[in-house]
Amino acid sequence: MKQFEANFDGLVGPTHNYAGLSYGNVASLNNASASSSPKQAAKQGLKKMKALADLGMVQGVLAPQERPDIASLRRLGFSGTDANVLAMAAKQAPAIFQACCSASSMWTANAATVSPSADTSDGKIHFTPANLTNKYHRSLEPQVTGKILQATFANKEYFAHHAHLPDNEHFGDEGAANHTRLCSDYGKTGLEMFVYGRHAFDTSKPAPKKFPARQTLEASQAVARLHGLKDDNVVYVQQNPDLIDQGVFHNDVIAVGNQNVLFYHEQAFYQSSQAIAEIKQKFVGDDLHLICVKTEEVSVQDAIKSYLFNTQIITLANGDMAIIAPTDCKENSAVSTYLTNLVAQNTPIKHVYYHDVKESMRNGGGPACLRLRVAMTNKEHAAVNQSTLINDNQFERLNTWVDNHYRDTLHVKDLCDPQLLIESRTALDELTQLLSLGSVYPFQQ
Ligand SMILES: NCCC[C@H](NC(=O)CCC(=O)O)C(=O)O
Repeated sequence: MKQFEANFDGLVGPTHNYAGLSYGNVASLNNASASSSPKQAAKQGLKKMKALADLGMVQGVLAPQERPDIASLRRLGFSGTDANVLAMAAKQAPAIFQACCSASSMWTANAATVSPSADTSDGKIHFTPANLTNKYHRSLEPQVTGKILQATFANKEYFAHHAHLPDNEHFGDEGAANHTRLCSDYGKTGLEMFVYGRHAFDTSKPAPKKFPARQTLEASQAVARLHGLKDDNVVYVQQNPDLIDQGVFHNDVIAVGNQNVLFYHEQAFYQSSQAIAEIKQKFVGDDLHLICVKTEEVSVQDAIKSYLFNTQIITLANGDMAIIAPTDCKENSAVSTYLTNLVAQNTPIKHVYYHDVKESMRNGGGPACLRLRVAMTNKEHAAVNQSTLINDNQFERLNTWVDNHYRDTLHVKDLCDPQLLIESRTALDELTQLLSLGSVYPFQQ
């Protein structure tokens, strides 16, 4: 049976802004308080989705979350009318207030970890929403993410949904951004590679010194257990702690894989040669391509600035692979030279397509952060909520929806405008109808 990989991109929400919320994520900190364009951000994202659909890929969309998050603010004691809650929180606790306004659910690589049916013990596709405990603004996502995933992948015959892991730093889980699946074919059992930043229950093990390690080994192991993965088909690799301290806050900032290709920086992993040996040993197939980028070719700083590894590697219908890269890679001379040379080498990667996702990049989110991968069969594809799949019509509808509801510019000081809350809820209410999601938001309960 034909198997392929679908990408589900996060639709950027109407409150997209730069609040400098992610300590350890250099772009987020550097752009704190810059003004943003929610409309452009959403359109850049939709354009990338449409381009992948036009390449013949199955492309889906995941709805954004309700922000400002009034329910979370009320939980913290802000009260009165919704307008009062906004005004009181913005005045008394501006940092907490800004966290409750983030459109960070757009980065759906952090929405969940997904294991395809070829790997799981019950033959279903498994989803575990990421708890994102390390950052308060992101820890507000998993409940609604779970609802959106269940409304998108509703058919219980094919899809299994787990609760997110305990909301505690010991089980800090950042989802697919730290998870890569290597396989010779999407339909064959793959090797699921979990990359973690630290051991939560063993402090004698190495860990970063400056910036936080968001993902723990114990969280990765729990997800593998929940999904019914076999030990032989799983590898746990520690991220190089020095790189976390340089700003590599997720593994997908320094490595990316697709099918039989692992594309990574030589400094990406702690005890790299051991990790690579285990990957080679456990990979099922004999055609593994390990593309290791040396520091003298691309420095870690250039990789972080350009997001060379936060690219999507996709398999086209003719079997060639293509890299979907941010335009920032073209603008960096070392990286663009590297990519031009790469497609001329003897690897499956034959094309590079550049996309402008700068609104997201300024918060540290590249093309790969914006998508959640779901490898599936034709039957599973048919069982997906079809309104969430991008075709010409759905693209047009969503683009018009953005035009109708999104602001051209937004500044952090605009976030307490009660009108923005009304605009955002009106937009999301309409979106749940466009995407046939039912009631997934607190304001709809
Ligand atoms: N996978 C990419 C995630 C980027 C995300 N940035 C943010 O949340 C920044 C938001 C802000 O600073 O306004 C993060 O760090 O988790």
